[in-house]
Order: sequence, then structure tokens, then C-alpha cells
Amino acid sequence: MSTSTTPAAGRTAAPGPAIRLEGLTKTFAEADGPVLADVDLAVEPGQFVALLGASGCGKSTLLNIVAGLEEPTDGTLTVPDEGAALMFQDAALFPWLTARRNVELALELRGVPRAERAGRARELLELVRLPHAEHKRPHELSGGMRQRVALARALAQEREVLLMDEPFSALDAITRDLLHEELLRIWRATGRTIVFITHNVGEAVRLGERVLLMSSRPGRIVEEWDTRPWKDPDAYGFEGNAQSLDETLGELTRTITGRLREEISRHAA
Ligand SMILES: Nc1ncnc2c1ncn2[C@@H]1O[C@H](COP(=O)(O)OP(=O)(O)OP(=O)(O)O)[C@@H](O)[C@H]1O
Repeated sequence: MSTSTTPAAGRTAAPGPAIRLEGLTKTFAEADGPVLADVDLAVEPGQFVALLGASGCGKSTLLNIVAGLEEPTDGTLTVPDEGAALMFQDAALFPWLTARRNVELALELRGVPRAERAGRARELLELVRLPHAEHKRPHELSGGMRQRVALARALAQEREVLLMDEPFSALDAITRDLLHEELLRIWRATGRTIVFITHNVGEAVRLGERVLLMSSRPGRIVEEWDTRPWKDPDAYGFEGNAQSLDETLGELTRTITGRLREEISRHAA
């Protein structure tokens, strides 16, 4: 696991969870009070965690700290030594490179020998179901296809942890729905640990095994729901039929939506 900086605002080595935050606080120099205060969170290897919260509550700040792009003001952060792969709302591909070259670049940065790069990039484009687009440049691809390339590029980094900051929020509903399926398939196939930020409760419930709600200013994790009983009802001894399963899932979604609304109105008040 990871390197250490200062004891108070540090990155420390420890076995166990893939990500562990303890008493994490972040205050920006020019900000009015802390954006994050005393955030505690442990994410086990291979878990899929969805993080919900009002706009501006600090979700991206939290992800940026886990990614090492921001330093915490206080608290302890444990992440894998290798760091994490990141994916954003904007695919941020190099426009002059083909889809395959965009993926190859990530392989090159990881030190994969030149002779292996093209084959590995093709495999990754197949994994995201985009093999036919390997020679296309980003402007020739749809928004959904660009996000698939961005996902292949993030996977090319071979990091255990994948951090996703609203990666599908700019896509239309049908494309998003398809990408949800693809992401779940890829998560099961690769065993990555995923932290996925969204404003969308349906998306959070569909994707996350754990759905976390962040409070607004200061941001901390105030509630958590376990969706696994709905995803694997037999393993969790759910005795109802498909309809009652849907109904209880609907109830869960309404409960989470209600709590998110409370947080949004508290922030707006
Ligand atoms: N570098 C920075 N300097 C000062 N303030 C910042 C900085 N980055 C973020 N903030 C502030 O921290 C707060 C949280 O921002 P952040 O982007 O983490 O929220 P968020 O929950 O991801 O929002 P959204 O859902 O709208 O993307 C905001 O008030 C923002 O203005």
C-alpha cells in the first residue's frame, strides 16, 4: 500500500481495505469553513460504491484526494501504492489520436513494451465493445463511444481502484443505460474496486453495492444503503417474487431520493 507524507494529512501503508479514509478533512485556503469534515470510509477490494450528494457537497474533492490530486488538510488516507485510475464526465481523449492510440498511450505510460501495446489496446477496446472503432478519431465517435474509449484507457492503467466522477451524466438515457450494463459486466470481469460519483439515485442504486450519501457543507458520509439483497436475492434469502423485489427496490430508491432531497434543501436553506 501507499506512501506516507505527514502523520496528520497523510497517505499510509496498511493491509485491508482498498481505500480507507479516517477523519479526513479538507479546507481550501480561500474557502469559508471546511468542505469535507471528518470523513470516515473503508472500501473493500472489489467493491462497487456509489457516492451521492448535493451539488457542491465535496464529492469531487473527496475523489480528487483519493486520486492524489489534492492533499487532505487533516486525517489519514490509505490507497494502493500504484494510485487509482480516474474517469470524468468529459472523456478528455487526445483529438489527434485514434481510439486505439489513445488507449496505447496509457499502456506506454505504464511501461508496456511497444510490441505488446497494439494487441493489448485492441483487447481493451473489445472489452468495452468497441473493436470496430480502433482507427477512428474522437470527433468521429459518439459521446457514448468516447466514454467507452475513456473507460478502456482507464482500464489500461491496470490500477486496482477505478474512480469515476459522473462519467455518464452527459449521455442520453438509452446510452447511459447500455453503459451501466457494460460497466457492471466489466466490473465483474475485472474485479476492480470502483467509486462512482453521481447525482442520479437510479444510477447509484443500479450500479453500487453500497450507496453512500454525503451531507452538504461540511461534507461527510451520513447514510449508507446495501443494495446487494436486490442484486442477488437468492444469496440474501429474499423470499418474495420478482414483483415484490421490484416494489421493495422502488421503496429503497424513494427512501434514498427523499434523503438526498433533504440534504439538497438543507444546503439551499
Ligand atoms: N480548488 C478549490 N479551491 C477552492 N474551493 C474549491 C476548490 N475545489 C472545490 N472547491 C469548493 O469545494 C466545494 C465542493 O466542490 P466539489 O466540486 O468537490 O463538489 P461536488 O459535490 O463534486 O459538486 P458537483 O456535484 O456540483 O460536481 C465547492 O464549494 C467548491 O466551490
